Amino acid sequence: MILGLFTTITAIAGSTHGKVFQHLSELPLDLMTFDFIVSGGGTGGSVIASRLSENKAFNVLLIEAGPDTADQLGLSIPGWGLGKGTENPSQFIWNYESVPQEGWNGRKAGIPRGRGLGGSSAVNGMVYTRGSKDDYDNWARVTGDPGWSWNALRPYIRRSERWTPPAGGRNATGEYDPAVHGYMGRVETSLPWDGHLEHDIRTIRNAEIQKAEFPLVLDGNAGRSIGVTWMQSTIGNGTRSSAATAYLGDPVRKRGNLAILLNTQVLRVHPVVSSVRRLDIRTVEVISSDGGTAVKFTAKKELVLSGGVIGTPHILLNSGIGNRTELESLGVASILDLPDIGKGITEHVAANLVWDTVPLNTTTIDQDLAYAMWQQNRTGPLTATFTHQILWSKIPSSSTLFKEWKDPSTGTTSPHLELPLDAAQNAYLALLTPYSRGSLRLASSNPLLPPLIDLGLLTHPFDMAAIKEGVRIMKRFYSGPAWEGYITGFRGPDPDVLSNEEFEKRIRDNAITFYHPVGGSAMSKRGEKRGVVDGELKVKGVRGLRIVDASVFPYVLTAHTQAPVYILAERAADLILTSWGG
Ligand SMILES: Cc1cc2nc3c(=O)[nH]c(=O)nc-3n(C[C@H](O)[C@H](O)[C@H](O)COP(=O)(O)OP(=O)(O)OC[C@H]3O[C@@H](n4cnc5c(N)ncnc54)[C@H](O)[C@@H]3O)c2cc1C
Repeated sequence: MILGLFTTITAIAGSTHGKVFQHLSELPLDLMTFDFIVSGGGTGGSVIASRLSENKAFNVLLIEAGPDTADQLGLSIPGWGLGKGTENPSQFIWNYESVPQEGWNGRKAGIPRGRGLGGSSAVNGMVYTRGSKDDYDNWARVTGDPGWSWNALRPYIRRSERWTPPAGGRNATGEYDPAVHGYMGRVETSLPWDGHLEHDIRTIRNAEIQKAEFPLVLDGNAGRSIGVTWMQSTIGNGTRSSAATAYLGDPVRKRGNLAILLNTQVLRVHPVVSSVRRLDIRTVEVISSDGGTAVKFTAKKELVLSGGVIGTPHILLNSGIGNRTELESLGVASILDLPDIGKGITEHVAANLVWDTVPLNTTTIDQDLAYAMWQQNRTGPLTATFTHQILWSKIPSSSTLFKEWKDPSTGTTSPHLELPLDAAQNAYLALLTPYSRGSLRLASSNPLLPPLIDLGLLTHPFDMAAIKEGVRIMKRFYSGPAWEGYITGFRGPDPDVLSNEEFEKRIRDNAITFYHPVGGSAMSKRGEKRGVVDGELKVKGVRGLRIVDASVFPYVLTAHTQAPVYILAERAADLILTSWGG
């Protein structure tokens, strides 16, 4: 691979837009001009490329490191996921790993990210949760831009969503609020295909008995989820709805003003003219994912980075944008000192809790029959993922915890904890509001080597204390008459039985993450030194460069993170179009 050799393209108009190019060599380099270049065809990048190319006046190039995902049966069938029915599954995943985590007794955390059109939305667990009103209202405070508040974002929430009936068309009245959904948007969402199972029925009964603490909430996506909610997924007609299928379907791919370049990795970004006082960064340096010569493309108007929480900070650091001292110590020439790049990464950490139950009547799914059902009418067990209900819980403000630490929650509508209610025998309690922060830095000056990622999991004492409090809350949930004849005991780890030391060891030895890392290019107020992008998602101190992906989140929301990326990207597309009179 010859990284030193470039072909520089300041492209001119041509007739070859409107194609999906499988390889860099297929792109007719001398025939193309792009107003916008989007780097990373994942959740955020697919939205941006799709929305910008709705305007026929703009030519758009979308560059994605991985392959197409639309034709992969395994990725389409919710019950299969990555594996069965997927060609060479590893090609669809960046299999990152953290450095040894001090708060996990030295264990490393797996950090998978989607690689391919649709990015993580094409490989994720399809849970559809938007987060709380306060999560977004706080974005507005952090950026000084009221356009990021929940109320201002409502049109973008609706624009991103297309609510559909559950697979098979069962009546789901009472399990969601029709008033809070979008019906004309892009990403299909729905409730599970089958009706209420025993655990669901007991939860509903429990909600009557323990109404004050664990009420049944009609719709967890109405801005306040605290209580038990029905699980909504990015599934339509029994099939995964990803950013690729929702935003880059056939009619979009046929647009004459959109080119999609697959299997091509962005290495760095570069200033267009190095001598101007304010950096004008609109050039990307790319290489085919199978090697070869590096090539540069320059956007006429803007370059949008959508490489995700790892990809985007990694590209910026490789480009010499980041902490100057750290970069120069690795031999990377600094072009802009932006110390917060790669800093402040947050992730949902989850503790494994085990309850004993009576032997449950579980029927083994006949996989051939299930596949036949899916093929015939897109219904049956393969249309579903893993749970029907989620418990969202708030640690009471009277808790002694908040005498020692300021409550990190964004407000009264934000829960602190989440317990997906699929299997009490092997449950995972997630802390949604961690104080711990991680970071990402370069391992070397070679842009093809993965960065060093430290998620900082369980390094802040609040997080362990909050999990301890959370376990007590969950013990209360699974107690009382609704669970008689079902739950027979709590196997722990139980903070009321174990010593502090034993409890913490059990948590640190067995914790997992929910695959929701965010941050590393956080948004903040324009003019504020802290942060990486302003409220318009423009990189500070630079012209021509924006970031649209989960790396701009200033903290992890009280939600699984794909819906927030869709919401962010829908507004970002509007901001970009407005800047250019589109
Ligand atoms: C296994 C898994 C399960 C998850 N489950 C859920 C869930 O059930 N519900 C939920 O809400 N969220 C879930 N998430 C999280 C959610 O999917 C992500 O937070 C969200 O999709 C991230 O969107 P993004 O645009 O920031 O990044 P991504 O969607 O990851 O997109 C980044 C894209 O950029 C590309 N890219 C990166 N670097 C480069 C480069 N140098 N050159 C070119 N292209 C590059 C990548 O290949 C990728 O396509 C899950 C994530 C994973 C990985």
